[in-house]
Amino acid sequence: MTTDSNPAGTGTIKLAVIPGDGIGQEVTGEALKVLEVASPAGVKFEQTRYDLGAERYLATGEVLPDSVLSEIREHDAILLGAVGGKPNDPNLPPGMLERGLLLRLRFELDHYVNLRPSRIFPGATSPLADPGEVDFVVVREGTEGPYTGNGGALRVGTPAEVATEVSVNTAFGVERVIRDAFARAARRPRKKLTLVHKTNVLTNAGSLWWRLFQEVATEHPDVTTDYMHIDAAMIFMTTDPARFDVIVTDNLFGDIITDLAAAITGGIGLAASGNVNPDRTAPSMFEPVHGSAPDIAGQQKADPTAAILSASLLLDHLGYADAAATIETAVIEDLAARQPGAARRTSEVGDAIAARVTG
Ligand SMILES: NC(=O)C1=CN([C@@H]2O[C@H](COP(=O)(O)OP(=O)(O)OC[C@H]3O[C@@H](n4cnc5c(N)ncnc54)[C@H](O)[C@@H]3O)[C@@H](O)[C@H]2O)C=CC1
Ligand SMILES: CC(C)CC(=O)C(=O)O
Ligand SMILES: [Mg+2]
Repeated sequence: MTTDSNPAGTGTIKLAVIPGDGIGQEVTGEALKVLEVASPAGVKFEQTRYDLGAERYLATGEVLPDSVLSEIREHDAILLGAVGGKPNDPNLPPGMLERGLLLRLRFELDHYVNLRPSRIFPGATSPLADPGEVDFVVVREGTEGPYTGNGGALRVGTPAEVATEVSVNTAFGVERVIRDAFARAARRPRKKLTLVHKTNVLTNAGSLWWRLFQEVATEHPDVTTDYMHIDAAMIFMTTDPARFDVIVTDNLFGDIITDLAAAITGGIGLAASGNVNPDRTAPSMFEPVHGSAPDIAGQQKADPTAAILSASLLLDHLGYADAAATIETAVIEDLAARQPGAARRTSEVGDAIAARVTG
């Protein structure tokens, strides 16, 4: 247990837990282990576990029944592992879980800020020779872009097939995520916000993003602004990642950027995220950036650190900043103590971090 100097409240936190598929189940167990010992004094977690994912779909045909969604809505926060099977698994219709479960939760619960911090923690190893002080956060739009399922296919299976995935960008949706990103940048020491897009080619969406970015910038003279096309941004992310502070971008670009960001900051097993509803009209959802990793599932090979750091983001979101920081410190200590080449089981990593939290 930790004390918290500024708790949002005491009593019971209603937590919906969706372990999901593959390593999602393994890493969620470890995140819960750590959450349990890090919980602030006077606060109890009341967990409801939802067995949503591939197994349930294959057994029952259910992905996310409306009644379950309504129940999940009644929680204070959601902890999710990962969903999905092997890429292009013939037993699972494409996107059935990714769209039907994960994106449906993000859209229905209005998780318009997909928050993905990237930092090279002391003790973590970057594959870059000289990365510098890397500490940035990607604010990825979470409810629009090409992930809305807008599109279709004609003449499927014929040589004349045409497939479209339309990127949806509304002024409402773009402005609110840009506003959130400016506010976050303004609270950070460097106060710098980079818009990443492809305004030179995706001219309709790009124009909307650029105009709203410039408009909101006038309200934040303290924030330095920058713009990069997505392709050039990927150059700088591998040659000079320390230049980034806050990045705001659309759903697809943000998805891709954050896997690269994970790779350069110590690996996908360390990358945490929050699907945040800043207006608090529904529970926010915290999950590692990675997927269900079918290639290592069930082998206790997954690094649960990303899930554990996601639990820290969850506590921070609920107002328990001290408890969140305790988890982060325990992770940093664990990273520093890691022996290169010495593989630990998923549960051993969770145990070690939990032990450091308990002190
Ligand atoms: N948020 C979610 O639920 C997400 C779900 N997915 C789904 O997950 C499934 C697998 O997708 P992939 O593209 O293979 O991405 P993935 O992130 O599951 O795996 C990519 C690579 O990273 C490794 N990896 C991932 N997490 C790790 C961890 N914690 N420790 C050590 N190694 C780790 C995997 O072993 C694999 O080699 C698909 O069905 C995909 O749709 C993918 C991304 C996010
Ligand atoms: C599986 C996708 C829907 C999501 C994804 O890859 C992500 O959010 O990082
Ligand atoms: Mg992704």
